[in-house]
Amino acid sequence: MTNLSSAHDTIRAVQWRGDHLRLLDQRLLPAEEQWLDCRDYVAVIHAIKDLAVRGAPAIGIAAAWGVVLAAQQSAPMDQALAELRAARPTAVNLMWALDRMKAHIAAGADAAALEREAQIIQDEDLAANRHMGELGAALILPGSGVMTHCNTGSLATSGYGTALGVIRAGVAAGRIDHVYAGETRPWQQGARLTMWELVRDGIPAKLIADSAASHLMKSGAVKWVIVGADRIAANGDTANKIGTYQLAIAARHHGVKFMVVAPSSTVDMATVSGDDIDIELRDAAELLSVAGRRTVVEGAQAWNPVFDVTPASLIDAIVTERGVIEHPTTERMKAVFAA
Ligand SMILES: CSC[C@H]1O[C@H](OP(=O)(O)O)[C@H](O)[C@@H]1O
Repeated sequence: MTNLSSAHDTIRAVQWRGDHLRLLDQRLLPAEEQWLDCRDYVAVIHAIKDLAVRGAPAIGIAAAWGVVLAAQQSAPMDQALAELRAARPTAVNLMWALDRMKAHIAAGADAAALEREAQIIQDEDLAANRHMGELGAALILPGSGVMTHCNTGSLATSGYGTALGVIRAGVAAGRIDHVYAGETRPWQQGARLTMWELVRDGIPAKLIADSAASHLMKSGAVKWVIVGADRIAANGDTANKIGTYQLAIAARHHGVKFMVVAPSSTVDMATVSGDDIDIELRDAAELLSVAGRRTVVEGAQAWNPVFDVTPASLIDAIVTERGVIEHPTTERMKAVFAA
């Protein structure tokens, strides 16, 4: 029996405390639930860079609070905005949130006004997740099995989640009866974070190896692959956690539908296609070890892109809080997100 009632029952990983930002340190989950207190904007930058806080919406929200800390402490604002913006390159939510805060600064907002704006950004994200949950769940036929990739839940957002929000809503509505979560090498967001969220909610779920995904789809056990996004280009091409693209290829081959769930803060109409999205390359050490223990021979090298781009042609639906874009094209994206 699930024990999920509403977004208020899910985790709040990003908590503003008036003069500091409290973050649930996602590097330590599920073994430890430790909180990180960021007392200036530089600490927020480190938390984003080091994935103490991660997930496209969550890093945008954290950066917005970083701007509030900079304003409260009279830090040089142009420098703070530029350094926060450079923390990670792929998730456009970071730039979106900072541009929104910058516009308020240009309009003369003081620290108190910026604090109110950051709170609005965080509250809007939660409302969007709840609405997207309903819109996405409505696409899923009762009795369906689904699979998801990475972590797109409360840990990656203001609460409830994007793709995981659709899964929460689908389970609550009796439309989803089983969830498979991909472990999501190398950082294991699926194994460490999504399974933690699903078990806490009492949602029946099984972890699978990333390499088991095509075999699972071939079995007929899943009707949808449901994922999040870090940046959706104007033609619907979608950047998401590495491994998403091959899930989309396998899903199309096996007749499994592919759903992307993301708030409008993830849509970047200024980027024409996925070819123009900057894919973050992270330290090879993240691939050469597991849980901090090296697993590869000394001297070995690695290539560690942490996102990839799924072409719009492989996506059956993009679910946003402004509506569902089926079989996304530039024309259909513009109908919802006129530039
Ligand atoms: C709703 S989170 C969106 C997105 O962010 C994650 O990336 P990371 O864990 O590296 O911040 C992953 O790509 C999720 O799908």
